[in-house]
Amino acid sequence: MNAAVLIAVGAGVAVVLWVLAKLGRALASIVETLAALAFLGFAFWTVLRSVGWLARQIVTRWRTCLTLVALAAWWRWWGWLSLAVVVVTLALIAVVWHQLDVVGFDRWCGRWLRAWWLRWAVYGRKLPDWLHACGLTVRDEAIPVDVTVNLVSRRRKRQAITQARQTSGVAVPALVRVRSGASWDEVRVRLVPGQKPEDFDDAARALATARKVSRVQVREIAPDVVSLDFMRRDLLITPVKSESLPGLEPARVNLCAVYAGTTEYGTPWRLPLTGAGAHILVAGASGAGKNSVMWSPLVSAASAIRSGLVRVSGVDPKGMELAYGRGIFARYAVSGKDTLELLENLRDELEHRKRMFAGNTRDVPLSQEFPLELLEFDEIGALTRYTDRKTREAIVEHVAVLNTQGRALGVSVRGYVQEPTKDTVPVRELFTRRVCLRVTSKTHVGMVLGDGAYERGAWANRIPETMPGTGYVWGEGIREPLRVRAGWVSDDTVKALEHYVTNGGTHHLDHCEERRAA
Ligand SMILES: Nc1ncnc2c1ncn2[C@@H]1O[C@H](COP(=O)(O)OP(=O)(O)OP(=O)(O)O)[C@@H](O)[C@H]1O
Repeated sequence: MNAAVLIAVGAGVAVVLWVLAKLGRALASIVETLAALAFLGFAFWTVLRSVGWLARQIVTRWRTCLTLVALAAWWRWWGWLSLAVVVVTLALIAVVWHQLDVVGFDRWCGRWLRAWWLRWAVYGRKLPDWLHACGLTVRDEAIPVDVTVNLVSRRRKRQAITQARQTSGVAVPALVRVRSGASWDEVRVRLVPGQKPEDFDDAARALATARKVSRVQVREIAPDVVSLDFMRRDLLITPVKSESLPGLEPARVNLCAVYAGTTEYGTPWRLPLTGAGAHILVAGASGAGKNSVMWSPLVSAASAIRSGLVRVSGVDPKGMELAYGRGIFARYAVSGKDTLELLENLRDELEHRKRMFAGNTRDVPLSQEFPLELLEFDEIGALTRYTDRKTREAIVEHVAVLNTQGRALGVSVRGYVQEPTKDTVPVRELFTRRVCLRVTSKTHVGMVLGDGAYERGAWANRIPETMPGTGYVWGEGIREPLRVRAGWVSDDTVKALEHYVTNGGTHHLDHCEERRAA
């Protein structure tokens, strides 16, 4: 009996072992097949991704790819020695060129090399992280987040996180183009759905901090492309020269765009003295350099003033600044009473021109008989706020009429004020173009340049006291706040200008030079 049971159990165990062996073999071949399939799939996927990456590089970085192909071809056909000799020779030429003519080198070669390098080393690598940190990415909540972080090393972990961001439903604006100028980098990015250019305006300061620069300008290039301009170097840090006085022969002056100074891009800053945008309000704290915004265009227009094509009137409540070049001003007033008289005089001229030209022309043609009447109103707040009520109201009314009707009739008003509140300058809105120099408070920026100016980069309250004449312009014809610095006009130049426009052209500077020489 026992033997029979033992035989039965033994047979059962044998069967079970046989079945297990069969199963094991079957499972092993299944696992083998799966592993082979997984390996093949992984290899195929890697090849596909590599081809995709290569195609992307060829399209987006075609210059680099072409250079690499050219270098490889050279190496292949002519050997590494000739390649090394050519590269070293080119590098030496670049160094010598840079030493001899830094401007020419930068224009023709340096800026391309710098843009290429910055794209690879800075913007291509870091911009996605900056944009993400500044809240300029869009998360699509509908796409499941699948984050895999590899903790083997910091570098690997960083790569894993970046990869996770791309695959986890966070859309990052794409880098479109990098250009580099002498002082600015222009980095264009394509917005992703859900973003608007204003989002970048709001993040401008954060972006500046991320790039470790003092200023970022956001410009709208297309509905879905913005340019982030990073200022690497401040071109306005040193005083800007005003134009020199012309010779005795009458020189042509474009009164619609006279030189006033330099923009932050290193281009000339031009202001209209007539036509659209000629009524200018310049606001700035004491010592901000308002007078250079006044004198610099006058120096540029000297020839037109001298020939009688421009007639300048001056209101000088302090009795100091304009008095220094008193002879330049055909009409001049210091007190409230004198100012009223001067403004009435200009109103009469305005009415006279209306009678003369109404129905014949839409714009008065400027001539010696009907010159451009240019009113320089220094410290406009002193007379529109701090005089007696009757005088104040009359002055405000006259300025408002000149501002609203003057453009077509050849009358332009340029006002200067320390405190740009509505109480001080009730006609503030009637000035078609405004310049905000250094002001003491952030709220003043909006008062001068309009709502949103500060947010869009007009940081006039942060202009240092060591940079008088520097400010921002925005409004009519200027899409983004533009930082400018007026040309510096010395006392000698004011005197020379006065002499030039009053005595038939004798150049006072000669006299100054003689004096200096003595
Ligand atoms: N564009 C400029 N570049 C360099 N220095 C300047 C410039 N403009 C003005 N300055 C210097 O800054 C100082 C103040 O200039 P300015 O008198 O024009 O200031 P302001 O705004 O008119 O002040 P206030 O309202 O008190 O008269 C002056 O000493 C002048 O030399």
